Amino acid sequence: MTVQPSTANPTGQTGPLPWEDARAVAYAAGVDAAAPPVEVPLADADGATLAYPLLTRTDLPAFPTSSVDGFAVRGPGPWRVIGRVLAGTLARPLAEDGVCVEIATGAAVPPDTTAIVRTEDSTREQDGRVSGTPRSTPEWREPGEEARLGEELLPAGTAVNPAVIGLAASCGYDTLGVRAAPTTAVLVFGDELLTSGLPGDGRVRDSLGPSVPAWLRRLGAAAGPVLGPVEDTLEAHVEALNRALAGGAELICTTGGTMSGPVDHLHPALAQLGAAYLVNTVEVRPGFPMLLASVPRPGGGTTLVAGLPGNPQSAVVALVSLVAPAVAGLSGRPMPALPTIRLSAPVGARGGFTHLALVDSDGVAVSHAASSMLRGMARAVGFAVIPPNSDAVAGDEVALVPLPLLAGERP
Ligand SMILES: Nc1nc2c(c(=O)[nH]1)N[C@H]1C(S)=C(S)[C@@H](COP(=O)(O)OP(=O)(O)OC[C@H]3O[C@@H](n4cnc5c(N)ncnc54)[C@H](O)[C@@H]3O)O[C@H]1N2
Ligand code: MOO
Repeated sequence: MTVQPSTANPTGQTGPLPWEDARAVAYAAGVDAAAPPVEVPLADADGATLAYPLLTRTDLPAFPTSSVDGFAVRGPGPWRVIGRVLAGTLARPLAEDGVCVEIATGAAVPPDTTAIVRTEDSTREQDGRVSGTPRSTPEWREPGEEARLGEELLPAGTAVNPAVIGLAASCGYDTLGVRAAPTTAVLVFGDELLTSGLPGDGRVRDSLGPSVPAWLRRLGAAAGPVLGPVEDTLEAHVEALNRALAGGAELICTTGGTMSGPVDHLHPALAQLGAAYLVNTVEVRPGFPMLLASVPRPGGGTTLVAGLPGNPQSAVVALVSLVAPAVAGLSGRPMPALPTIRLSAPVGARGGFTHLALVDSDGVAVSHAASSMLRGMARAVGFAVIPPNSDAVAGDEVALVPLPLLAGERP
């Protein structure tokens, strides 16, 4: 890791990091702070991450397996039926030519079988013997056809989804060594925030407390408690951070208070807790005041604190810019790769800053996308990455930071 954090000390402000460097620092911080792997029952591994490569523990299939219902025969027909082998049982070898056993799909093929004749391709002779013609391709699966003993099926860092759970079960795993989804807490700062009712009279609804945990889940973290709105005093900020630390959260997301206004207490609170900055502002618009710090956790370990700016869209920019890579690192997953999108309308640069511009699926910047607004985001697929000092024009293919939406949620 060649990228250096912005500063090692919350009291010593240094300059903002370029956006790509900030992502890299956040990922490396997650890797460094990752909890050790745990062994969990297979069915509980959904959403976790493989801590080790998934290796086969037998040949797959583990025994020659009939792929049809029919008759396992030996030699030329017709064949005398000497028994039946069902899935889950073992059959004795076929001792001589001219004999067969009835066989079910999934049953172990008896040793010395020369062919399997499907039920629908077979007839019964008057004397009870079976005749028929086997098809030209074998009707059973050979051991190792799917995978050989000891073969690597998936690398460490793979997200455990239902397909992975099913595959591990078919390999004979009872438990999996995984990195669990990182635990989180959300602290909402701001005396102006309402948690119910209509905005007005100088008060706005807290739009981040209810939505940040849902974003965190979609980024692969385990959503924890939401504390707040926390009173706009330094003591209340320190107390709330201490509470989240004591709760064991591996990642704390705070919202608001990242600037230096009269009631912006995040920086002094971090200083009081002995935090070390990893990222302290980023050359990106919106979202410039975002930060990432590490704080020692009582009882051991390191908690990462992501300071999301208070403007609601800027908070989401910080989630996809810093929190997504940090969660990937904490989980043992690779750095999230960025797909690209072809713009079908121009998007202006934001001076020397990287511009993360909300775009729809056609590659058009959405309207109502000021940093204080969420209306545009609800119609967007993600943020087009417009590099510093270079306007993008229609037809340009640019990196896209997708909003972490589930299948079916993409507008
Ligand atoms: N003098 C300067 N002032 C500001 C600058 C600057 O460069 N110089 N940058 C602006 C930018 S950019 C942002 S982003 C904000 C970030 O400020 P804070 O993180 O300190 O956020 P607050 O001041 O607490 O709130 C800003 C804004 O967002 C609203 N807010 C806060 N929390 C929530 C919430 N949970 N739900 C809905 N809305 C929320 C808050 O009411 C304010 O309107 O600073 C600029 N200022
Ligand atoms: O960076 Mo601010 O987040 O432009 O609103």
